[in-house]
Amino acid sequence: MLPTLPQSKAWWFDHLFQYQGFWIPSFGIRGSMLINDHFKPRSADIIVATFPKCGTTWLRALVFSIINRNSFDFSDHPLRNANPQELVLFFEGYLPCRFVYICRDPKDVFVSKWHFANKLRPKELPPLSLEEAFDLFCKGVSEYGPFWDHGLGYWEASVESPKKVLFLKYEDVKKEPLGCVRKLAGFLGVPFTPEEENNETVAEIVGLCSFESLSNQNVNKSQTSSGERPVGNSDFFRKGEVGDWVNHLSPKMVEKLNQITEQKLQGTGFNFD
Ligand SMILES: Nc1ncnc2c1ncn2[C@@H]1O[C@H](COP(=O)(O)OS(=O)(=O)O)[C@@H](OP(=O)(O)O)[C@H]1O
Repeated sequence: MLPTLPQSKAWWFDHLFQYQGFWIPSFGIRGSMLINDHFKPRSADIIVATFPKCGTTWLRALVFSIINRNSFDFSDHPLRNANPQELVLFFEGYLPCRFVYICRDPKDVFVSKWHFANKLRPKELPPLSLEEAFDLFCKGVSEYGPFWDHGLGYWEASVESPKKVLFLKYEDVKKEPLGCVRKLAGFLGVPFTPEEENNETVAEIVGLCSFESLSNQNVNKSQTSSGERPVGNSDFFRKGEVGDWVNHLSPKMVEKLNQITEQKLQGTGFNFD
């Protein structure tokens, strides 16, 4: 089927193919087909779904530590010995189970994705320039893009089915981590008990999953990858800040991205204000 699909240059894989409206690497298309044909979700399943660079690693760590909070000691926790990417599986698509989704200001997503792409690109390829990447991102052409359509799909699903889809924003989790972790636990069906509130379990989870804590675990300082991808655990931790785009984007780029975002999300109730 691949030769019949529109193709484009990828940021970090060989090619991207336009499949059901999104730009996806070939293994992602195979995965999506396998899920559609064979994956039988149970109603208790939780699926962590994100657009790349919106906070996947963070959300995986939070979901894992909330769900398993009675199984491990915070001082000797699996998150101290494994990258969060290895602890929770995730899938793309809409299935009859619960989803947690995290979105992020596209300006920060773009900057984060551009840095990541240049880490992952095969050595024989020239680095992807900021300008070229920007042009592609604005056209929606980047791994799993367009960014806006991806977010909008989950946003609409969360409005339609709030018990099935929880829509979080990276900026909100940064600003109010305790409130967001309580909301996440409630959505997952495991709200914090008064006793846990007294014991400051919420703060323990927020602390354990923070950028500072995770990026300083030895396992996450390593460059070696454990999976098929040529990516080191440390590559999932760059700055972990809101607004790093000011250091990379020109005023013109900012204006253009803001304009696209406004246009695409107009009237949907989904915004980054
Ligand atoms: N714990 C925690 N808290 C806050 N921020 C964090 C955390 N872990 C990772 N990060 C930052 O998230 C960005 C990577 O996004 P993803 O984890 O979605 O990447 S990936 O799609 O799974 O490859 C990337 O953002 P940038 O620093 O802006 O590049 C990471 O630094």
